[in-house]
Amino acid sequence: MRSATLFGYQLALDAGVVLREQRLKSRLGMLVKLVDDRGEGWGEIAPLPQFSVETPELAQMQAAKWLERWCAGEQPPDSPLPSVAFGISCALAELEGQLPAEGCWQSATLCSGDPDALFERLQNQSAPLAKMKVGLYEAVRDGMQVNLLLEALPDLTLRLDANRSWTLEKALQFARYISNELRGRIAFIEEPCRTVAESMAFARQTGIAIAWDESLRDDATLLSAQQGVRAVVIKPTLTGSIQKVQQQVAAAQRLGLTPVISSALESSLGLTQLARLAQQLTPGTVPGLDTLSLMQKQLLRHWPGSTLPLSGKEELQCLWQQ
Ligand SMILES: O=C(O)CCC(=O)C1=CC=C[C@@H](O)[C@@H]1C(=O)O
Ligand SMILES: [Mg+2]
Repeated sequence: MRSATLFGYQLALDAGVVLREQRLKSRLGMLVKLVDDRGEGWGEIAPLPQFSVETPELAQMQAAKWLERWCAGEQPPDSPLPSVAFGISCALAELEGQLPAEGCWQSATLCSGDPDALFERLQNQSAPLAKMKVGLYEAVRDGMQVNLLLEALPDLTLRLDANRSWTLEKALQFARYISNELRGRIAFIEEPCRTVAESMAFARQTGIAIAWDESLRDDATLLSAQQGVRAVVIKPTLTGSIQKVQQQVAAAQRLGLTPVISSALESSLGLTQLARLAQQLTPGTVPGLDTLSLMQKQLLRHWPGSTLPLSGKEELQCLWQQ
């Protein structure tokens, strides 16, 4: 006998979470629970505003349709909506015992605001790796800050993310403030420029490696070996089923690119599953999952070492059940 439930959740976010131009005050998402004679499996379906193509309403409708067919004994195909396909594939993988229990709990330390706060967190790490947003303020200021941080912490490696905010000229201005000998410690900068061509020109002209994030989802043919491109950021909630993620990871590895599994601001339930997936698919690469600290609570599952309070099923609203 199969049964399934779709729950809704709402989690408050820190005041400083800005996605593209929009401030996001809370994260809305869904959790799915599948039950059969093997036990239960959970997954998270949480389209990210401004990044996901699907609306939460459409995701809910499609998820309920998929669940109805599954409860009737069918094996429905993956939903074409990435967040729905991802969440359901996680729940199925848990049911089938295919997601390892152990996760990669290490993450690139995320800094979206105050570099002094980042400095303090990194000082105590042995081989610090951080991810810093750039492009929100003046390019010159970003360049000076990155240079300063790399100088102050000689073991630090940085991942940067400009979310396509610069013209080539601005991006070059940023790079001018970074000493040549420090550039190698920038593992990559995600999406420096407004266009793919400008980003590639930036990599060629500065010797700073770049990574695709949103561009890869716009155009899958970008998954190819190109000069200056080092990594691809894979956000499963925006990509699709575990199987699709697995295919992208394998394709990137064949091309010598580093696939980095990354968060789309999931709750701790989804984040712990992403850490388990990273452990399975990209062992040896630190994932980009340090987003739990943007929330005030964990949901159902505990991220090892997090001191945020854990909320239980009382936080969930039942949206659909069979
Ligand atoms: O990649 C990481 O280390 C953390 C996740 C992260 O930076 C992002 C998640 C979701 C939306 C964006 O604001 C941002 C990104 O653009 O990569
Ligand atoms: Mg990015």
